[in-house]
Amino acid sequence: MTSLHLSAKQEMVERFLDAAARGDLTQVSTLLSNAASLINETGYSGWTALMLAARNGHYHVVEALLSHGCDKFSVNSSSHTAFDIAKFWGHRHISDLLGRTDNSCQRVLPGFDLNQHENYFNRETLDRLAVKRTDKVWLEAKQSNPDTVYLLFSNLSPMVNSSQEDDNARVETKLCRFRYEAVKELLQKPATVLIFLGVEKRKKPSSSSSKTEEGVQEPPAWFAISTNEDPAALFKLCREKNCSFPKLPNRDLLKFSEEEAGVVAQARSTLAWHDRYSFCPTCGSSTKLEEGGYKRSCLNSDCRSLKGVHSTCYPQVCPVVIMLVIHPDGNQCLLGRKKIFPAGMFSCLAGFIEPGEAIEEAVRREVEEESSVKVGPVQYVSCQPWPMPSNLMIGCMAVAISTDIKVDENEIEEARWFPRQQVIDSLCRGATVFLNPSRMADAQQTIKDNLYVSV
Ligand SMILES: NC(=O)C1=CN([C@@H]2O[C@H](COP(=O)(O)OP(=O)(O)OC[C@H]3O[C@@H](n4cnc5c(N)ncnc54)[C@H](OP(=O)(O)O)[C@@H]3O)[C@@H](O)[C@H]2O)C=CC1
Ligand SMILES: [Mg+2]
Ligand SMILES: [Mg+2]
Ligand SMILES: [Mg+2]
Ligand SMILES: [Zn+2]
Repeated sequence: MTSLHLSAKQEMVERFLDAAARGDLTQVSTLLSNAASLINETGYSGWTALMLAARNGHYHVVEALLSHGCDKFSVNSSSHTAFDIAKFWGHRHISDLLGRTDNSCQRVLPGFDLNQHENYFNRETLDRLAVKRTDKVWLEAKQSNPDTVYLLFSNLSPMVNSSQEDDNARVETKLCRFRYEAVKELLQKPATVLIFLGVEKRKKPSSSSSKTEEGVQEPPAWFAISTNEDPAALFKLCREKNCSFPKLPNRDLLKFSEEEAGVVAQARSTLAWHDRYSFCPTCGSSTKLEEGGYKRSCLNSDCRSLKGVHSTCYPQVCPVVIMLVIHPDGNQCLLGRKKIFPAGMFSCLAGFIEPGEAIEEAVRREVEEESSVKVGPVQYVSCQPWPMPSNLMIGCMAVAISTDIKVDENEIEEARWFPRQQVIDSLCRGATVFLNPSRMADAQQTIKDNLYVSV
């Protein structure tokens, strides 16, 4: 191809990207009918036409590009998809469109809502690569690899760097990341617990990725270290200032970016399990750490925990139901407040699932126990890992079949039926009728999904 050809093509790509960014549907369609190959072309920083249209809120252009078969999963140089971009810029109608699952899946599961709900703590930025947990040689090589990222935990808190982000005094919390050289002495200490978290999910390998013997580039691996060393000594390992180990998990763990929150959830819950299960729960003997930190086996060879299904050897997760109960009139929902909630805060009712209990039954039992309200149909909505220390919050919607409220005062201070509009005003328009649960909690997502969207 001559340089003239190249520049003509480049000019066409630029016109196409510009039309998508401006929302000029006619020009986008004309250019595509002349040159279909434009569809996935990229411009500055790897942005496609779909990303530009998503960024600027041009729904019809996004729709047209999708109907022409563009690649909605491609990422720009910051590893963001068009979906991420639409979500970040608050174009919810576009992120819903981009998040919609293909029709072929809808044909297999007709009648199902296949949209993935993304909650805080849900985003998996690492590929856990469980298959490598038993490969000791590979794990050891990764540990000393200069690209490998280490996170430091003390008392189940990650070391973070907090900076004042803007004039509104919004504090942004970032995980402190360490390299092997900084932590190699810590790794030798007997009390150190090391967990392999996975490798970075990356479609396009970067120049920083290490090469295997065959020359294939591998993305960096991530590990979490739990240590009981003096925090003051640990801060010296970090090049950044303003480092700390936050003390209030329910508040401080909700200040990360969505990318980092998912990693924190994985690491903290696994470390919390090590912290609480240092000895064998069956016979009390010492245990040994295996499989990249995902298994603790009893050292007593006669122990029952080593026979049959030895589930105590693996990290435990506690399932919790959290439910938005709708009044039979369809226009009110049941919210309650615990004594420990800040003044004025109401939330969905929640409770631990008991052994041998189905999700629907747990919803009915917990609602009746806490409020005396009887519940009929129950539907699963979405879930959220909640690493305080290792719950899985299972968000449901339920329809009440009785309405009189009598609270169990041991668990709930007050419960009330709230009109739909009052909840919507509070959640979405900043009205100060009552406080809501944290915007990061599944409770808020469940309320929003089921009240706001269906108005
Ligand atoms: N809107 C909400 O309410 C939200 C709740 N959560 C989380 O959901 C979880 C459950 O909600 P909650 O209302 O407290 O649950 P429950 O309504 O089941 O009540 C909890 C009480 O039951 C006992 N209990 C029974 N089984 C367990 C178990 N497996 N683990 C721990 N305690 C158990 C404990 O009593 P005792 O302590 O006396 O032993 C505990 O205080 C909590 O961890 C909470 O942090 C998260 C986000 C929002
Ligand atoms: Mg409860
Ligand atoms: Mg309860
Ligand atoms: Mg309970
Ligand atoms: Zn044992």
